[in-house]
Amino acid sequence: MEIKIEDLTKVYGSHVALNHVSLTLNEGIYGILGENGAGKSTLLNLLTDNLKRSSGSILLDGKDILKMGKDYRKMIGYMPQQQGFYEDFSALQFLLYIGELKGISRKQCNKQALKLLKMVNLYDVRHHSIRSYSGGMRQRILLAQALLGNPDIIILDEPSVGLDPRERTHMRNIISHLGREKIVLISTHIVSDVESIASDILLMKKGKIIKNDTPTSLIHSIKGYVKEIPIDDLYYKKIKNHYKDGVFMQRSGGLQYRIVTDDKMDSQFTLDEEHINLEDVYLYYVQ
Ligand SMILES: Nc1ncnc2c1ncn2[C@@H]1O[C@H](COP(=O)(O)OP(=O)(O)OP(=O)(O)O)[C@@H](O)[C@H]1O
Repeated sequence: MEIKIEDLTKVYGSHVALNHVSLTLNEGIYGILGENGAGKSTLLNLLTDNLKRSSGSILLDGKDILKMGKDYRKMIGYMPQQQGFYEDFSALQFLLYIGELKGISRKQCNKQALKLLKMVNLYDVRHHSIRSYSGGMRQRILLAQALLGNPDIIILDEPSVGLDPRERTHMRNIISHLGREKIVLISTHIVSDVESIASDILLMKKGKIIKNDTPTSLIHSIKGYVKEIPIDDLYYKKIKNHYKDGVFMQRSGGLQYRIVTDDKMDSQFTLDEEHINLEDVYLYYVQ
């Protein structure tokens, strides 16, 4: 399976939200990282055919998705950023309702819904009304509805927004188990959401994809740029003035100032590649 995006552009009035993006997607989990307004949702909405593009094309296995129409949309499972629920529905009723909209037979849908409710850990509360659900539970139903009908292409827009760390880990574990034979796209501005599960990372900035590579290659690309400088009173002022965007880290040896820079100064504090993470990559390329 291959999605080929060619020269895709979306303009709102005079604002270019997506700027001549070309990209090929195959089976795997893609993490799309970028700041607010980078164009992540715009790209996903164009991929789900929920938004009219300004120019460019999207081909699935060589066929234009606009010409495929319903056949294409049937292959998509989409978890939107906004939650919209009928609060009086139970999780099971909600899934059966979505299944009907997706054109899945009642018997098949019931079977799939129960399986998905187990997968997202909502089986025991499947008859409770959604009104009583926490934010994390609501996100998990949204994920389950995206997976109804066993779609080949799964698009998740900020799946862990508003979740506490425990719920976030839970969501990440579920996503990591999605089939390896699918194309899975996850947009987020939280690096840890995709760090351990994505096979590829797309870094977006101002409507463009500025990097598209495996996490390992991206980490390798900033080798030598990450430093942790021990903080003592004498050094503190100098460091803060010289490096504006560092973060303080509490280590067993005391407080350190972690910076990502190709500045050659303080090279004695450079970290080995195994201590570099995707957060550093994000800071280097995006901010
Ligand atoms: N309907 C719209 N009308 C006008 N401008 C829009 C519209 N939708 C998005 N934009 C603008 O397009 C740009 C990209 O928005 P988009 O929602 O794709 O970004 P994002 O990376 O998903 O951000 P976030 O992480 O905040 O969801 C932003 O500057 C946004 O303000």
